[in-house]
Amino acid sequence: MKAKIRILDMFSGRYTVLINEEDAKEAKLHPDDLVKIEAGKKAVYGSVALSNLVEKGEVGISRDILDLHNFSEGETVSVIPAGTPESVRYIKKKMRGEKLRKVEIESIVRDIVDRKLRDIEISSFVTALEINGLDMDEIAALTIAMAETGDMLDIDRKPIMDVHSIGGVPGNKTNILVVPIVAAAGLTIPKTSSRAITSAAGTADVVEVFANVSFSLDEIKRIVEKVGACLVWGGALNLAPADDITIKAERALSIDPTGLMLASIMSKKYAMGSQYVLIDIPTGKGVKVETVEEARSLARDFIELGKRLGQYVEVAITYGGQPIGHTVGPALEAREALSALMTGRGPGSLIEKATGLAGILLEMGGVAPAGTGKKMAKEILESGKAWEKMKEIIEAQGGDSNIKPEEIPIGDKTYTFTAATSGYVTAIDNRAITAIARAAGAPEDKGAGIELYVKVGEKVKEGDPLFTIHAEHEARLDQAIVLARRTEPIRIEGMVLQRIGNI
Ligand SMILES: O=P(O)(O)OC[C@H]1O[C@H](OP(=O)(O)O)[C@H](O)[C@@H]1O
Ligand SMILES: Nc1ncnc2[nH]cnc12
Repeated sequence: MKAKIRILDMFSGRYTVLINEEDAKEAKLHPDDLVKIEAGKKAVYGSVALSNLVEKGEVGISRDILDLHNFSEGETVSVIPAGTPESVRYIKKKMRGEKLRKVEIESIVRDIVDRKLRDIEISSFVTALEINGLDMDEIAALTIAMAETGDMLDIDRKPIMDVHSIGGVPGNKTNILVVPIVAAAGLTIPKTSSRAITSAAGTADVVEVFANVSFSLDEIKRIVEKVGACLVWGGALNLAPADDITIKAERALSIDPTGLMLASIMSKKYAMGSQYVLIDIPTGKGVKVETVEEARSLARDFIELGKRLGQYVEVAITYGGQPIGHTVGPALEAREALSALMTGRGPGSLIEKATGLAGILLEMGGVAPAGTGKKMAKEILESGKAWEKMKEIIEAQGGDSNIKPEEIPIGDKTYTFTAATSGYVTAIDNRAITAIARAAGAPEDKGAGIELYVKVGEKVKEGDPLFTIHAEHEARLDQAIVLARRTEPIRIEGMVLQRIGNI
């Protein structure tokens, strides 16, 4: 059918196409049918919704469709029923646990990017990957298809360094320190991050507290050519765009299937032109990888995938058995990261991890002799050079480089949990900490999160504060308190853990 475009002041996140009920009846269109909207060379796909908010002969499109193609108000378009895409068959094949061929993977990725696959089909794909996994041939095909369906960045500098954490550990603001340390040593490091996937704050959510993170490729090129680094959100770019679409489904389900994680991380690195990549695999109870054996096997996969893409990859298996530093949630983490950069001091776990990772990159990039990288990274941090570089990055990304970390607003609705008995902190439950911070509103509410006063191994007395929940809204705080009471996120025990009598 032919219709005139009406642009709706609505952002559905689902590419909604509103059709007048009478028109829909004549054209045999039903709610949620996939349709193609075409005008000349422009074509987009969207899901039908029926409404008399649009007149007969009109087709309403949500504003998110305009991000793909610039249709104008009143423009005449064809609305064509699109049927079920071929790639749905391949998703079902993976659901049955069968291996996918390269062309089948390419077809799925193409249809994700073209929005021919809707959220429900994309979630099914992600779930099928979580259950049945991918082998290395499939992962390599997925990575290349994801990169090649988007743009590529071409920065005229060498070497291009990069770092990426597989995430999962709460409070992981580490790369906000790593990037300026490495750039202060003269290396180029254009870092893209995702927003939170399973955690309460992805690196992009944290950086967004004090600088812009959404830039075009040209802007990133200018920033990196000027200051040697950036800390931006990968999702704002058309770099491996399927990655950001699948991340949406992963976030909703709070899962990060290993094969997809490898492909989505490495496709972005490939598209950014990164030549030397350091992957951080936090390992421990309650994170994505629980044992060192699993971490080693994943490390081999990253290195093998890097080889297939022509990249030199190293992996750091890091301690992820409890949160990094003392804060969880975007604004609280921004305070902690900036203050560590500013003073050169901070929680041991954060400083150790950041200088350890930065040190490896300094050695990989050839600016520190083997075995001296960490020491050099520490000197750069403690001398204030990393903070000077960070100020340049903040300024280049439109933030205020005179920022005072302690003035960053945090949620003012608070509740502090105290120790019910004296003893030692024997465990901090990563999953519970993340769930509580998310219940409090993180990452969407930037000020929401958790401030931790104790770490594993520390001695506490009855009544000592253990952690404070911050929220921006009372209702969110209440939800987080209920969850915290149910989950016991910090375990305190005496030195005698159990007494067992005659059995
Ligand atoms: O912890 P969750 O949310 O699962 O993982 C997502 C986080 O992990 C990675 O961190 P980085 O950008 O390498 O610092 C991603 O970019 C993102 O910030
Ligand atoms: N699936 C993913 N995509 C991008 N970055 C990630 N970091 C951790 N998991 C990721």
